[in-house]
Amino acid sequence: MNTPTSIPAVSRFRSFADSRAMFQNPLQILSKYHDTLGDTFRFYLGGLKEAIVTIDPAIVQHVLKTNHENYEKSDIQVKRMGHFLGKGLLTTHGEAWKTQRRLIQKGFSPKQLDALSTIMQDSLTDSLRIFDSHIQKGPVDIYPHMMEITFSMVARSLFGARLKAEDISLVSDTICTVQEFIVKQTLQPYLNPWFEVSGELRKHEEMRVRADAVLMSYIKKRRDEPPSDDLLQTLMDARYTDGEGMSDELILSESMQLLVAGHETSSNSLSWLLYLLSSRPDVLEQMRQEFDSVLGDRQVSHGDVPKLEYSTQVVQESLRLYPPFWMIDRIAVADDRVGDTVIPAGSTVIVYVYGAHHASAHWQKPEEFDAERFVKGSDKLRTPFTYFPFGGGPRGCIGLHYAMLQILMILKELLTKYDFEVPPGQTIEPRAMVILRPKHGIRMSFNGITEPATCVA
Ligand code: HEM
Repeated sequence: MNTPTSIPAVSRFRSFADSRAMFQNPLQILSKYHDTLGDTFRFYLGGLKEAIVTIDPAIVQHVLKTNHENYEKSDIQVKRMGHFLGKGLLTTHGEAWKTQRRLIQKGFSPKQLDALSTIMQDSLTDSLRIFDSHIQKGPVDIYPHMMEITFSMVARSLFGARLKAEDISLVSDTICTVQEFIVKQTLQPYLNPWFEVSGELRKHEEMRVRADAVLMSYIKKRRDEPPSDDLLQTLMDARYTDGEGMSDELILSESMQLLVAGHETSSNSLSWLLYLLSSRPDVLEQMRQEFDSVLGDRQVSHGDVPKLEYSTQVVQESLRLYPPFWMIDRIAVADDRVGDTVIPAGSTVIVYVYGAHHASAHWQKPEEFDAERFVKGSDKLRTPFTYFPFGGGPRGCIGLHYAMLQILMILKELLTKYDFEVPPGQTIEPRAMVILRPKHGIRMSFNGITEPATCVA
């Protein structure tokens, strides 16, 4: 074994001096540190808590995959989210997580995704009716619209086609408000005692209780109804090795966690995709041709995804430029070593996804949009763990195939129904919170595509 090298560090003073800028724009600060210190460096979060940041593919692979058992999810996911979301895939470790993951994975099998395609498409048709009425009035910020479309889709995939629109709104509003509160609790921990005495914490807990009650009523009702094709059924039918099923409470918290994980990621991807496409008529045209030749008037179903090769490349390239999870954080349980890099127990390790996706060592002209990077077979030529929008290793995204189906399904409808453009005079830039969002939204105008008139002889 080589002698360990120390990881280059940003001083505590510099980290503290940069902490405000880091809160405003972590991508800019982390990329600046990367340019001067290299692929792996240490800095102090808020000038206080030491963290190791890395885009080194060997270390990323080690942390997320090879020795993943030594790296647990961070406090924000386990403690803060666990407080509101209970126990589930996002908030557990070890054997409990492994068992749940095995059971829930069945809900994302190819057969199940085929069955879900119909529910997803019906939900999309309903959402597009609302979207259409908004875009008639002029340019819209696409971000909240993509949120509405993806949230309804995931909610109906979970609870079935009969989930009422007003219940979807209540649960969606609750999740958004609670998520914002969790971010506040995490970024301004000194305010937590105030949140308790001022009643802020209780207000959010009560919202959650109301949303729980709504979803629980669907779970209880389903116990007396015939089986369905949705994810709720998968959760209800799942059996542990002793033959027991999940309790209603566990089904509820797993459903909530799938809703949280499954809507904001896809809605962000779609917002960035539409933005990128608005300045690339050539790419747009090629996608439209592919949708037309593969599907004609048909809608996208799971079996079509492998045939939509070019459109998939476009989605992959957009996820490279704007990965919704711009970083993945972990805590090292025991002392560890990767090559000659030593990672002491208790270290926070930040896998800097955005940095890896924009590294000039791995991507030519990394800031340019170029879907050809993902041409079929290119993954074999790439160094592993230089591209990982869905994470990697056993805790990688369980909803990857669902997400690709969802995004392509929505794109097909939007691209074949509308022409769209970004009116000038906007500043469009990412804001890295938990998810990489458009900081000021993205206003776009949509015009219905009129079918070419057919000549009736
Ligand atoms: C473009 C869309 C999506 C992206 C980019 C994405 C990305 C990710 C990433 C990077 C992780 C790993 C996080 C970590 O290691 O800490 C993850 C985990 C997860 N994702 Fe996704 N995701 C997407 C869509 C979805 C959808 C649609 C669902 C469900 C319907 C979903 C459910 C989950 C769950 C439950 C986990 C936790 C898995 C576990 O810990 O075992 N995701 N996702």
